[in-house]
Amino acid sequence: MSNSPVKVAVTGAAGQIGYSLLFRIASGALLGPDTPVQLRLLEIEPALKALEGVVMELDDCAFPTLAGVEIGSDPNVIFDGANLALLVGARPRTKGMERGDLLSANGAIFTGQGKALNDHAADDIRIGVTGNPANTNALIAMSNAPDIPRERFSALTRLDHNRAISQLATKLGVPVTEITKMTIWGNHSATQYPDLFHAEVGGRNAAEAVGDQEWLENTFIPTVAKRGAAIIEARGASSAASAASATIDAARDWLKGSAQGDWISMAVASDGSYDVPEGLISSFPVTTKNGEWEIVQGLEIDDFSRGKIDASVKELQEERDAVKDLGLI
Ligand SMILES: NC(=O)C1=CN([C@@H]2O[C@H](COP(=O)(O)OP(=O)(O)OC[C@H]3O[C@@H](n4cnc5c(N)ncnc54)[C@H](O)[C@@H]3O)[C@@H](O)[C@H]2O)C=CC1
Ligand SMILES: O=C([O-])CC(=O)C(=O)O
Repeated sequence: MSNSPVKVAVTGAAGQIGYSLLFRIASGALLGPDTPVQLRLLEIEPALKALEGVVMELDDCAFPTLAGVEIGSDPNVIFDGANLALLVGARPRTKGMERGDLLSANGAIFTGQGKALNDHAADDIRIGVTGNPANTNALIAMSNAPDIPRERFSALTRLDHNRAISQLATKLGVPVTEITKMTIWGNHSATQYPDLFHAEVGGRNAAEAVGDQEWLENTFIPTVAKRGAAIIEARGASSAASAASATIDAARDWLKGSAQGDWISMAVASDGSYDVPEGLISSFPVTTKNGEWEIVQGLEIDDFSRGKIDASVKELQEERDAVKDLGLI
């Protein structure tokens, strides 16, 4: 391990997701066993004491890949020199709330953090937003960081992607490794569209392998789209370990590349592909290589899929208009 440490900033580090995420990053799950990591952890002032406890636990793990931890409440300090920023810190929703309800509560966090990233992060910064409403928070951060190329921002729909793979694998009684080319389109919300028409199971079209449009429409799509709410209902708190795991999957694939012959779902700034208005942070099928992503082109979109994608994109436009009205972008 001779390389210099990669600086990974994590916000909301004393929260539920942070408690799972930090230990996995520190153990090498994100960048591998040969890359040392320096963690730079941002929290609000009242949570710094709890965060000190988490750092004590990180120390106690004696992870060979952990090359240091810095904590603080000033994003200008914590984002200094960061190569990767995972923006998790935001209030989670509770029973009965939709993600849109979080717009005003959480949106303001991302203006300040966008500016701080703009002014202090390393030139190769990549920014992944997990905190909800993730797509629009990423849009806010991106809009407040004019010097950072737009391609460096993404929002997390990998958890939805993983949920869709798991549901499909269970339905067909196959291992998750058989499933490729899953796509989540649109918003990380109940309007998202998990698409089985381009997914494959052992190389065969997934919708055909299922052969049950009723299940696809009335069980699969709502189960995936409303899984977050189901977890809140069951656990009494929003998903955390699975969200941390998906945050790692997304960042790892972004930096290290998606698997040959497969693609992943990432919410990224639209270039107008698939008639998603330019600049909206919407989820697409993408391939990744060396920290760059590319939207998979040329997929045929039938009327059913078009309607679902349009509905989710409409919600994203409404969220964008709402944060514009709040003066956040
Ligand atoms: N995109 C996705 O797939 C998922 C997103 N989420 C979202 O992730 C976010 C975090 O969830 P949890 O860890 O469960 O919440 P949590 O409430 O346990 O932790 C959030 C932490 O963020 C901190 N925080 C608040 N404002 C901050 C700021 N300005 N700077 C830095 N830290 C700040 C809080 O002090 C708290 O420690 C929520 O918005 C939740 O809805 C959760 C699951 C999946
Ligand atoms: O549903 C929530 O509020 C948390 C979340 O984003 C998810 O689990 O997908």
